[in-house]
Amino acid sequence: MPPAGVSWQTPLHTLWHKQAHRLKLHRTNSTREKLQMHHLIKQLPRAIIIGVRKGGTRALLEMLSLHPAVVKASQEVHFFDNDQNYARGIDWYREKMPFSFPHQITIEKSPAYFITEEVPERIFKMNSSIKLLVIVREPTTRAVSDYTQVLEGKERKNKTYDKFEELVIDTNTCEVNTKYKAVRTSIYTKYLEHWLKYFPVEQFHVVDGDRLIIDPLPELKLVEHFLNLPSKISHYNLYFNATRGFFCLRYNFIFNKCLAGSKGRIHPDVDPSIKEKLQHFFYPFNQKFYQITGRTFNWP
Ligand SMILES: Nc1ncnc2c1ncn2[C@@H]1O[C@H](COP(=O)(O)OS(=O)(=O)O)[C@@H](OP(=O)(O)O)[C@H]1O
Repeated sequence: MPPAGVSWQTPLHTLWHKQAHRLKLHRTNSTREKLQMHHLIKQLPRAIIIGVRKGGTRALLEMLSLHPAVVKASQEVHFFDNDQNYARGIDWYREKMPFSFPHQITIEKSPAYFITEEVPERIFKMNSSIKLLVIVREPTTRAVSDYTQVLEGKERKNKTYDKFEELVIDTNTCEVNTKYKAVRTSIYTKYLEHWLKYFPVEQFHVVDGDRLIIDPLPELKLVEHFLNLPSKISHYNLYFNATRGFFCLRYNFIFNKCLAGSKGRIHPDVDPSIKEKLQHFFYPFNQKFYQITGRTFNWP
């Protein structure tokens, strides 16, 4: 019989992580040697989910890691966007990666990469042929999601925070406030154009974050294809959890996992006229984004 918590369907690499963790062997050099003997190594990512914040980056990473050839960095590493981390060097970054077999692809996600100016050049210096995943949502919804996260943080600290409507509109001009970060981050084309100074458009794959919420499998199939992976993630790996209101993950017939409660917050109601104003504002940027990426969305 397999040990408790483990089934025969558990991928081999998961078993190795569990075993190494249980024995705390990962702390010793000899473990590294042992793992290397079994061809387990730490590899730099061959694909990165570079953003966008609140686009569904966590769900995408977790869902992709259902694939037997994908291994994920569990935490956001913030190597390329954080000067202090970047100064620690590439070996520090590699060390943050999980053990994997040579044929597997390591993926990490740090949504701040997409909007941080220095990041494209730094990633290019590491690997100019890396694959880049960008998951986007309808820009106004993403901005509200971004706001909701900050609002929750303020409320936790018993602090007050302006209403969304007050932040997105410049009180002097009555126009959309482009200084507000939640607005700026949703101007996807602005950031993408900067990335395109370093990488050809073929190295990016745009994921529809709104569709990943309601019907994830077709989006995951597109990503598998982009990563040149055989199609392995199936509807057996995903099930809709009515209580949670989202798709959750099924690793095998024993392990099920939904994302943390911080994913899928209830958004505050937004004044429809403000919503419309924002949608009108984002419209030309969206058109440009569709034109560049070749992926069109039905955003208003
Ligand atoms: N399966 C599943 N379960 C839970 N949540 C899901 C799922 N798929 C996508 N999402 C959406 O992911 C949104 C959070 O996006 P990110 O993970 O990119 O957020 S973050 O930038 O890392 O904070 C989060 O946004 P909000 O709903 O606004 O909270 C979710 O709607």
